[in-house]
Amino acid sequence: MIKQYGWLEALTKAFAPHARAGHVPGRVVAQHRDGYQVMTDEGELRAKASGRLFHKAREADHPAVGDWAALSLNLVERTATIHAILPRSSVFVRRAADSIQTLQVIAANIDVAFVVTSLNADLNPRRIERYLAAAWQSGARPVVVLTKSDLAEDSQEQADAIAALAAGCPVLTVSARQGLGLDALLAHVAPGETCVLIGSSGVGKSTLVNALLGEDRMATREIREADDQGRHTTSHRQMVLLPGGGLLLDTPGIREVGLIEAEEGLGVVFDDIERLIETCKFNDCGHAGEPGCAVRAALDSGALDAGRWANFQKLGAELAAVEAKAERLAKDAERRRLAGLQKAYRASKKDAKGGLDSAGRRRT
Ligand SMILES: Nc1nc2c(ncn2[C@@H]2O[C@H](COP(=O)(O)OP(=O)(O)OP(=O)(O)O)[C@@H](O)[C@H]2O)c(=O)[nH]1
Ligand SMILES: [Zn+2]
Repeated sequence: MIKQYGWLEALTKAFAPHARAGHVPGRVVAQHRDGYQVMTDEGELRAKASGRLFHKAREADHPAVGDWAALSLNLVERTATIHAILPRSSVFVRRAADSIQTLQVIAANIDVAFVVTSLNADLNPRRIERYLAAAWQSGARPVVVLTKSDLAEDSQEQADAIAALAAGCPVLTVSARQGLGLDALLAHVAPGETCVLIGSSGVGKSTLVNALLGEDRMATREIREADDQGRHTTSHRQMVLLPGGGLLLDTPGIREVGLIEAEEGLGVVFDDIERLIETCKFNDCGHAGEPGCAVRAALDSGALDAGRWANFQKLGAELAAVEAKAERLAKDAERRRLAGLQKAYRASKKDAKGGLDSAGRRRT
């Protein structure tokens, strides 16, 4: 059961101490106000975080949808207690409403983030970049999805333009209405991998999910709305199996995940590395052979996995590139705005010469 939900052999090692404590693994598949749903080899159970986990952990270490958890089960009541969370491969975070310093995890262990936007009128490169940065920052692989290709005159041309700013990530075009491009999209999610769809309201995410699942999820959507009033809290599927063996996570808040300040998301995923870097001898250590480099030492001793370090560097570089580009675009837009203002000013002066009296009042 848990294999189907993405359990990897690699997790077995991280789980070993929990297994010794008599706990079993499970994946958090839904979160609601008063607890969680976890998928285990015994099926789906209601779960709560242990008091210890809840009180000792930082907000960002509380269980989130997508997390792998160490559980104790009560099969008579079909409930579970979450004692610990395994290290995450990726996280989507948002700032808590009541504090700019507290980061909440809205989804964990996401492999692929589909950045969804529609090919009709308001194709907005800035918005795509914002979502792309959020995706890179999470640690997931971003894939841009341009929906409603049936409405576009030349979807390939638009896809090429987007590819130019999408920092080397794949750009797909789909039409949920015509059923085009769906298999190509599913091919990006390997069996056992988990994906999310992020993008603004109305770009066609629900319709795409329906098309991918070959069923109508309107019903679940009504339940989701009811969720906000605290009803039907267990019926909504926040994690669903896709044809082809992948998983789709669709939890409240994930769809319109915004860009929070640079690198904070990476900092949550790569907490261990960030802490290591703080112990390098030099503050501006480039970790390229400087004396007293804690990263080098950890790589040499095997305490830091080389692949994990490479991934951290790659994500940091991608994020920096997306941010630099967004900044450049913002500057361009500001320059154009100023040029426009100047033009309007010159025009108004010209107009004023003929249109105002000597006291500057408009002649009537
Ligand atoms: N022509 C065309 N219209 C589509 C397609 N996919 C979705 N739409 C329409 O776009 C509108 C918005 O679609 P939704 O799936 O509700 O958009 P959403 O992104 O899920 O929006 P939220 O639920 O608010 O996040 C609906 O009227 C859909 O019928 C498509 O492939 N082609
Ligand atoms: Zn260093």
